[in-house]
Amino acid sequence: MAAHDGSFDGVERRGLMFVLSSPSGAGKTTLSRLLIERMSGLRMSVSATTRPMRPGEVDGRDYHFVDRARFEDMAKRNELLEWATVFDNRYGTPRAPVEAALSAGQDVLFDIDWQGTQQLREKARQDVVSVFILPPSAADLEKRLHTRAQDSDEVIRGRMSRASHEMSHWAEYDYIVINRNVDDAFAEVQSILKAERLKRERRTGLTTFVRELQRQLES
Ligand SMILES: Nc1nc2c(ncn2[C@@H]2O[C@H](COP(=O)(O)OP(=O)(O)O)[C@@H](O)[C@H]2O)c(=O)[nH]1
Ligand SMILES: Nc1ncnc2c1ncn2[C@@H]1O[C@H](COP(=O)(O)OP(=O)(O)O)[C@@H](O)[C@H]1O
Repeated sequence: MAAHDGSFDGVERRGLMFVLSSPSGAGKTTLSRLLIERMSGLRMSVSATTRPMRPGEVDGRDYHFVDRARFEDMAKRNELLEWATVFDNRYGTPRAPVEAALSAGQDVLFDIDWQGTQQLREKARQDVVSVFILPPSAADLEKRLHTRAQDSDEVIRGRMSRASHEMSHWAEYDYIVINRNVDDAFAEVQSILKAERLKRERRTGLTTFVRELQRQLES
């Protein structure tokens, strides 16, 4: 997955897979949108899902909304990089756009759960950077699920009762961000991405760059 990120400092590097996970309502979608808006060289991976569309969601932007038969077909044809069952629905990452983005020098942002993160890690440990977002308190989490006002009370109860189980996977992640305040949490997530882009082992063009510097110094 060699990549050149033209938006950066001109040194070639491999693209990375930047994963945000959290219990439902902790703020992944909010932080993902801000990252896509404000960071260049980053593309969102749009998942396929069998869950019903929420008010305000757009097919192809938020998710590819598909029926169960179509989803099973995609999985069987190996068109999904990973997939999992969450809240009785299937969710999966279409493989082709991720591979195209990485080979075009883009980083890819994923809003996926711990099961999907484990699968990506097994496939490409070196290229996966994972961040787990925690809410500041259970009361805040519940309030956010209600203020989002897109799910029924029953769905919200289901999401709250699964939050503790989802959170039990926090220690599998590279970074933990507590989303008290959106601006601070965004600044933290952005710093992680910026620092990870600078990691020596991703920067495949450094040897050439340093050799050229040395040549200039020695001539
Ligand atoms: N493994 C996997 N999980 C996904 C994928 N897309 C979304 N999810 C996760 O599915 C869960 C439910 O997502 P969603 O129904 O949009 O609810 P939300 O968490 O309230 O935004 C979240 O934990 C998402 O991160 C995917 O492609 N693969
Ligand atoms: N730091 C925050 N403070 C208050 N509300 C927040 C914060 N972060 C997100 N929200 C709100 O909480 C709700 C859930 O956030 P969302 O990003 O949809 O979570 P997720 O994608 O993890 O389910 C949304 O209405 C969002 O505007």
